[in-house]
Amino acid sequence: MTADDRPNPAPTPALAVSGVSHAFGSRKALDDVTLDAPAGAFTALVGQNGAGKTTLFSLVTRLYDNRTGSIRVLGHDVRREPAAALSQLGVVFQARTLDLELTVLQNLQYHAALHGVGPGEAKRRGLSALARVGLEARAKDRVRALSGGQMRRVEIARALLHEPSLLLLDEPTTGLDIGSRRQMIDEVKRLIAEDGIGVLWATHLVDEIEVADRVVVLHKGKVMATGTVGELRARAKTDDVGSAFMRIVGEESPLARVTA
Ligand SMILES: Nc1ncnc2c1ncn2[C@@H]1O[C@H](COP(=O)(O)OP(=O)(O)OP(=O)(O)O)[C@@H](O)[C@H]1O
Repeated sequence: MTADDRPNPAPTPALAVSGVSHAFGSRKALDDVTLDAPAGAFTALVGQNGAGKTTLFSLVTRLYDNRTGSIRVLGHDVRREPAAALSQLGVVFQARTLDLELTVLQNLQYHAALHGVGPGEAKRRGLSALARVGLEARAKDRVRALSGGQMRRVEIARALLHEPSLLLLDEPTTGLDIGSRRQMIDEVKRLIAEDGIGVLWATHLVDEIEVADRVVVLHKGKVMATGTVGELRARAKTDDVGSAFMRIVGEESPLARVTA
């Protein structure tokens, strides 16, 4: 067999989680979770409140130590090679963490400085990241003057400063109106198309998912299904996305829909 005849090896996923469990005292928040987020693609991590989404993100980012299983970012095990793994990771947490009194660019420069980037390079990277989320014109404005959606986009720009290969977003549209939600999803999908970044988007809102999206359904700490929305609808034998998730997790109440 020549090198050309060999089948292509499977590409390294942006995120690979295998056999991970986590408990808070006697409460099991994650139970033998295995999932992945392919490089250069959008994956939605869908689950009701308390499903374990934030706990999973806390393990990937090393806020908690994973004592079981393995978590790899671009092939780097977060326990054994934390620096290599975390350097490939950008995160937007559920809670907003911008300094409202600083300007947009100052927030980004401050963050870059914490990562050891010098002032000139921090400014260059900050402006470039703002351009990627369409906010370069707001660089000198105080964050306080921005809308909720714009603040979220600044947080995405901040997460992109070190050019990660995997972006984790934990319920990033919380508190945004429907228009801003849609705009943010489109923005992130554009980043995937342009930069080839892998995205794991945690949400409890079925309306944020499109038919072609790849989803992982998490429920009470367990992965219940993985596939495209179309596949999950076929499996649940219903065209209604909310009903499909309800059947897959075996619950009466469907996942929330956007009402704002
Ligand atoms: N620090 C903690 N101490 C004790 N229990 C916790 C802690 N953090 C989470 N839990 C519990 O772990 C389970 C999973 O919570 P987690 O926050 O990961 O879910 P989630 O899917 O992110 O939900 P939400 O969308 O409400 O944030 C829940 O039962 C929650 O009460």
